[in-house]
Amino acid sequence: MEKEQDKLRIDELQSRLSQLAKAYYEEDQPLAEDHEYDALYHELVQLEEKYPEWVASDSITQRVGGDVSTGFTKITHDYPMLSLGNAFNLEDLKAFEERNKKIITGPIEYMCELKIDGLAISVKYDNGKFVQGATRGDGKVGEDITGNLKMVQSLPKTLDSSLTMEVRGECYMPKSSFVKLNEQRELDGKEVFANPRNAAAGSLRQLDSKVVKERELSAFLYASATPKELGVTSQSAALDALDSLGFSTNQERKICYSIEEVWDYVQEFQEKRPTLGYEIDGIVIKVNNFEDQEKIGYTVKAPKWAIAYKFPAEEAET
Ligand SMILES: NC(=O)c1cc2c(N)ncc(C(N)=O)c2s1
Repeated sequence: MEKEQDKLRIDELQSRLSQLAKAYYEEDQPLAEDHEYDALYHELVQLEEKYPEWVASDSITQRVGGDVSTGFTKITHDYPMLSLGNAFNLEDLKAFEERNKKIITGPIEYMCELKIDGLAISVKYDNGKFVQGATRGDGKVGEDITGNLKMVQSLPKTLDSSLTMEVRGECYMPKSSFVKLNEQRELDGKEVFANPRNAAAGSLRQLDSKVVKERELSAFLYASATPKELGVTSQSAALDALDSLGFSTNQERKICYSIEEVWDYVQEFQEKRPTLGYEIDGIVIKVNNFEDQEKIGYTVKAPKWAIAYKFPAEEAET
């Protein structure tokens, strides 16, 4: 009896995994989260080990790179791509300032930048040439999406200098491209994407970079993984240096000299959000001076000298 049940389960897993893989690769519309796919895949591998005589030659476990979530080779970041602590109100921002004031004597400059609702990326240049692009992944290990990021027009293929460096930023789909893409998907009878972030994620997961080219993705860069290369001593100067190297940085940034000024900037962009050509989900506030950043330091997961103010979830459009 158990054998029959296992046989049925193997057939069920086979067809479900094939359906998920097809939706993921051919229709670029993931029907399940990677972890769900991986769990089903793992269950099938175990059942096939129990009944090797039932391993179908076209089983998804027999395909090269059969595991959907690893269509790309893995890249270990030279420097971890950290996350950010969150703030949800002025009180949280004041607490952030109080923690900084315990360490930094004298005035503190805050670099305020729009928090782009896209995917974090790392881009490496060797002697001024674009050589590698990767996703954040889990912060330590990402996926090599070099071919896809080369299709992002706003990422320069060569720099105006022979610098060897790694820059980080956010890849996103402009609102206008998102509307156009979903209109086309409707016409093609395909599922539409829920939001520009999902559309950007689905596009960067494409194994065929020609598809990425059509998706009109863009990017804002906001840091060098090795700021020493830029020869600057603050975040604001780093962004200006990235500008002069030909990178696209977000021009709405502002240096603020108090948390009250930061709060005004937060309110300003909560108002302006619908008028922007791209989605944002908050504001990133960083202590501007690099020496101050080093004094304040890091937790295991995130810098203590930065915080992400998250906008309240937008009311559903009535
Ligand atoms: N996770 C992170 O560290 C960041 C995430 C983001 C984001 N989504 N948009 C903009 C910035 C920025 N300008 O620093 C950062 S930093």
